[in-house]
Amino acid sequence: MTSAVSGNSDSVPFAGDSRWWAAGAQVASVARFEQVIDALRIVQDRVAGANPPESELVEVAEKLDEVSRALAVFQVPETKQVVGHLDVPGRGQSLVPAFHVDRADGNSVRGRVSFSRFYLGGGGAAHGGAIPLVFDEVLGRLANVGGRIRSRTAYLHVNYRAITPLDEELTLEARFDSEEGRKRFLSAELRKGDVVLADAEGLFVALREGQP
Ligand SMILES: CCCCCCCCCCCCCCCC(=O)SCCNC(=O)CCNC(=O)[C@H](O)C(C)(C)COP(=O)(O)OP(=O)(O)OC[C@H]1O[C@@H](n2cnc3c(N)ncnc32)[C@H](O)[C@@H]1OP(=O)(O)O
Repeated sequence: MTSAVSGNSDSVPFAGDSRWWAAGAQVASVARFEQVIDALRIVQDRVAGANPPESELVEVAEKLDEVSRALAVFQVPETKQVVGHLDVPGRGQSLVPAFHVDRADGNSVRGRVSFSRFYLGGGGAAHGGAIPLVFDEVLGRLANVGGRIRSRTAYLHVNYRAITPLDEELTLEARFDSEEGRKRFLSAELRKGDVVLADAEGLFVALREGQP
């Protein structure tokens, strides 16, 4: 039996995690797909942190090759894709650290995020590109919830105030600041306790009809 990946409930801000996606795609089992993504995230972390002997590397490469061959026959077009559309924290998208929503309405959201080994930049700090990924994800979603016409990021300005440690629970708070015609201005902070690690300000432009 298959089930819908997510409903079309854009008006429910951050419900579950990503229900405002009008996916329409079906998935055999949301729980099983989530299990696959969780395992993939762990593989990403283990590969990033590993330095095994050659014999082990040969075996690991063969196993990974086996997994990719198993999935090759099930490739689908974007309209039927599951990754990015799952109604679970992180949307099943292993590129972006999962954002766990604690509180949300149409104009603000607060939640938790953690950068695992996969997101290491250097010197124990998260990669400088991983932080905008999370800001774009959260601000992009907030810009589009509440039945608003879909928008795309026009710019995202990030200030790095202090290094972002790995494997620690951090809080992220974002808000919809203002709107001028098609332009939506949003901002956010990433914190460890009371310390601001990074903040961001983004412009999201509502798409015109037919605009990709
Ligand atoms: C389909 C929906 C997707 C999302 C729904 C579901 C998402 C599910 C999940 C996930 C969460 C992740 C969400 C991430 C969201 C992305 O990351 S989207 C991907 C990254 N962004 C892009 O690829 C955007 C590429 N750029 C573009 O497509 C176009 O440049 C834009 C942004 C749509 C704007 O173009 P346009 O519609 O032709 O607008 P344009 O008339 O040039 O400008 C309108 C106004 O904005 C101003 N403006 C435009 N760009 C700028 C700028 N860079 N600086 C200053 N002002 C600007 C203009 O000056 C103008 O101002 P006014 O004259 O009206 O005062």
